[in-house]
Amino acid sequence: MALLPLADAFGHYREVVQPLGMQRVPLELALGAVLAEPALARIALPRFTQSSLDGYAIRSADAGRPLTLVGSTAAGEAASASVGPGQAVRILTGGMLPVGADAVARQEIVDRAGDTIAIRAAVPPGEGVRFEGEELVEGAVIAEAGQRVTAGILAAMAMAGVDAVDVHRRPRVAVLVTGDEVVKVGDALGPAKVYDANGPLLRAWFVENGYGEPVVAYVRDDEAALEEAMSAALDSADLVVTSGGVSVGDRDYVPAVADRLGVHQVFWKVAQKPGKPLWFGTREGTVLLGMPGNPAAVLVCLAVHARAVLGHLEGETAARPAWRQGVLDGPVEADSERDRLVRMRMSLDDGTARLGLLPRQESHMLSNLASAHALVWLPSREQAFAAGDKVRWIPI
Ligand SMILES: Nc1nc2c(c(=O)[nH]1)N[C@H]1C(S)=C(S)[C@@H](COP(=O)(O)OP(=O)(O)OC[C@H]3O[C@@H](n4cnc5c(N)ncnc54)[C@H](O)[C@@H]3O)O[C@H]1N2
Ligand code: MOO
Repeated sequence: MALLPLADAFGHYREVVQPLGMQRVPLELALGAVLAEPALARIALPRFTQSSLDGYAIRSADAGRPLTLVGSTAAGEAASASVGPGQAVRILTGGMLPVGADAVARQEIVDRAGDTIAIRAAVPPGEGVRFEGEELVEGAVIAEAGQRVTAGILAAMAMAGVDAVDVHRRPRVAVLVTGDEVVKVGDALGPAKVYDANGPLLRAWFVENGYGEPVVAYVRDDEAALEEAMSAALDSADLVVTSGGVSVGDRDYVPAVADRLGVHQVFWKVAQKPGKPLWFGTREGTVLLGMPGNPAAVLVCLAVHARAVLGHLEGETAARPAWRQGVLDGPVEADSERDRLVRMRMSLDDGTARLGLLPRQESHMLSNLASAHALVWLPSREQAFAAGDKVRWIPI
């Protein structure tokens, strides 16, 4: 069967994966979710005209003459005194600007003796003042539908009085780790067995990316057992990820079982290295990604494919993964049939991301990850890549 070009996979995800429904959540539960409706400011910001400095609220035209202090105000206090000609009010940062004042003289340019102050420099109108509504008017858009809520966006919404938002429901994720040879680390490792990398990798990746704990199950290389586990996973999750059993071996049951359970295959086998046997299909909105067993293939399928699928499941506007541009710092072999996804070191050189090849790239190897910053996409071609070639990469 012909391999699907990697670039074509993204088009399939865009076409087939539908965003999950909308739900209104209190602001504190919105972190990491994607907005389904724009978030609008409920109040103007600043809400009232205020001082940006510790100093003295004055009439700017009065700056050249001695002024009499007639009161004081601080953040959180309603301004009591007003400022008339020849008068000033002591004011602290964030304090409401008193009626009559149009500027604040910072205290570093002020000499004070008792209730009299002298200002040593000119103070133009508006100096030291944050005006009501200068940042946002009431109803202004703080974040658009399709944006993922970060800590900063969440805080910006809180500042503008947004206490609940409409977001796409977070995907429920189920993971099936297949393979008779797989043993959990810490358990006795019999002959011909391997410690499980994919269970920890898949679990940690979803947690690290804000999806919470996936449901993880371990399945023997047994068709009936896989059918039972996959059926339960499909019934309870929005995204089901399997590892192993998806190639052409005698015990590679994932494609047949998925088909039997009514999952519609969209593609199987992508022209990528690692991760070639990747299988993708859907059943009534639930996505199944059948990832190969080799751990580096799982890593690549998560960073590239699960990332893209999740972006669509959550209604994210920005294309995922978000490829960046960089430059190779040395020659790298190309693959004539498959795009390579290569773990590399990244350093910034005068603003340019320079990408350096790491050893131990095979699909059964993960031990270079402690030195890796980037996953670099090298399209399939005959001739090797050279130092200075421009490439796309994502952080890993
Ligand atoms: N005749 C062919 N053989 C293979 C092909 C092919 O096209 N023709 N493709 C190769 C490629 S590429 C890959 S990738 C693998 C993928 O095979 P499967 O998805 O069926 O995966 P398994 O055979 O179950 O396992 C592959 C490999 O990974 C180890 N593994 C599995 N699970 C774990 C785990 N949880 N933790 C650590 N390691 C795991 C497993 O022991 C195998 O060594 O197929 C090639 N073969
Ligand atoms: O596609 Mo496999 O993951 O290269 O070894």
